[in-house]
Amino acid sequence: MAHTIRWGIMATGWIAKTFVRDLLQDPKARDASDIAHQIVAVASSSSKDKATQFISALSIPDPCTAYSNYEDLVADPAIDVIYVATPHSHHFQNVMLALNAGKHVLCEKAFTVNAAQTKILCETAREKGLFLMEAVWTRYFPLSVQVREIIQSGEIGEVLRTVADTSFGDDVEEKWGTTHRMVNPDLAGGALLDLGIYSLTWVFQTLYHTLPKEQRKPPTVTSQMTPYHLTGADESTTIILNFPTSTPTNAGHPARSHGVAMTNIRVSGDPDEQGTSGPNIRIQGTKGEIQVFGLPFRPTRYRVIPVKGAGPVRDVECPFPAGGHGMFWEADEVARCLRDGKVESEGMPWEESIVIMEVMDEVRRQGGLVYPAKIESTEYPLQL
Ligand SMILES: NC(=O)C1=CN([C@@H]2O[C@H](COP(=O)(O)OP(=O)(O)OC[C@H]3O[C@@H](n4cnc5c(N)ncnc54)[C@H](OP(=O)(O)O)[C@@H]3O)[C@@H](O)[C@H]2O)C=CC1
Ligand SMILES: O=C1OC[C@@H](O)[C@H](O)[C@H]1O
Repeated sequence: MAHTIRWGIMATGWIAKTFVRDLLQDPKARDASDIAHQIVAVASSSSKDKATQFISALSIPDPCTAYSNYEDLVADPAIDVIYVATPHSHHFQNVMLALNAGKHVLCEKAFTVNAAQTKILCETAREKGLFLMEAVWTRYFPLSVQVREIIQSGEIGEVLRTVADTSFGDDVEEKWGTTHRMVNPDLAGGALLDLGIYSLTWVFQTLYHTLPKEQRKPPTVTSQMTPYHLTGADESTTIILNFPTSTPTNAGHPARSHGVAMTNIRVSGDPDEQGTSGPNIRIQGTKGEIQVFGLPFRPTRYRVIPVKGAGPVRDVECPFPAGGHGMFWEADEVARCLRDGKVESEGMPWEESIVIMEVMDEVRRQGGLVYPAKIESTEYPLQL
């Protein structure tokens, strides 16, 4: 018998639509028969009409209630878990609202504006015994799971460097202007929090998450940032992360692994969108390398290259079942965690979300990117 969870959707923007389309897919298309999803309510902070239109445009089956505000949504007793799909600036206030109403939460990336806010959310969820997860969907792709398993099997030896690039070649002024959440500091916009987090995801899931828990140590950080001239949010950020590891590679010399996390919204990591420029992610070990192709948030294939003489190159395609976007895998994880009474997911633990937020805080400190005090605040409730 499938364990069914009942979702409430907070906001009606682009990603909310994409997530709901995936939730509505038959889990059997991805060989999942132990869990199921129902969408029982949608709220728009703009108007009830917007929520009603969202429900009808996406053909969400009855019963699904439309709300004109987020307060009514979180008070609905029919909901198990709230999916927060608002801009970064609003995550802290919105997640606190849901947790205080006794609801489990899946919150879009970047989790919050800063690490202090993330820590409070995790502490609140812990105190209330509620599930909370940052929606870093890519971590739940079969491709990511396989890459982590290959690393943990030792096939490419000790991984000492990961390079990841999440970059769009946009005409920034033309495409994003000054008010879009991508570049708007009032909404905690900028390449780092929106896209750089995926480069950091690849660095962390290959150099940190794959280690035994007691060996996971926060990295030191060196970075550069280029502000977008019209808003001051970053349009380009490059980070070097230096992870201490406890395994000596040469007698007497402690190994260090390096991550290079890049993001840019003006130059592309894949200009012809054919992969001609090579992989966006390279995971380099002492016995070989894994290359990951496609945009780092939604990669489509990987290649394992053993060192010379150690075996053949292996190419693995990772298709998306039934044309889905790929967000159902993280939703399935939420369902399984709720079924099993867990408050956090092993794939994206609170501790790791906090360390990644701390890295982004430090990068912003080095780059001089400060957001408005209101959205950096840890005060709750606060009208934004
Ligand atoms: N996992 C992924 O692949 C992706 C994740 N994201 C993440 O999802 C979140 C939302 O992004 P996206 O859907 O693209 O953004 P949109 O601008 O398309 O939607 C955001 C929604 O948030 C609500 N909202 C509440 N307050 C505000 C406000 N002050 N200004 C603007 N919107 C507000 C609005 O819904 P309403 O009026 O109905 O309340 C709005 O439609 C971000 O955290 C982003 O990083 C985004 C794209 C892809
Ligand atoms: O999370 C994301 O992934 C897809 C991108 O298009 C989007 O800007 C970003 O928010």
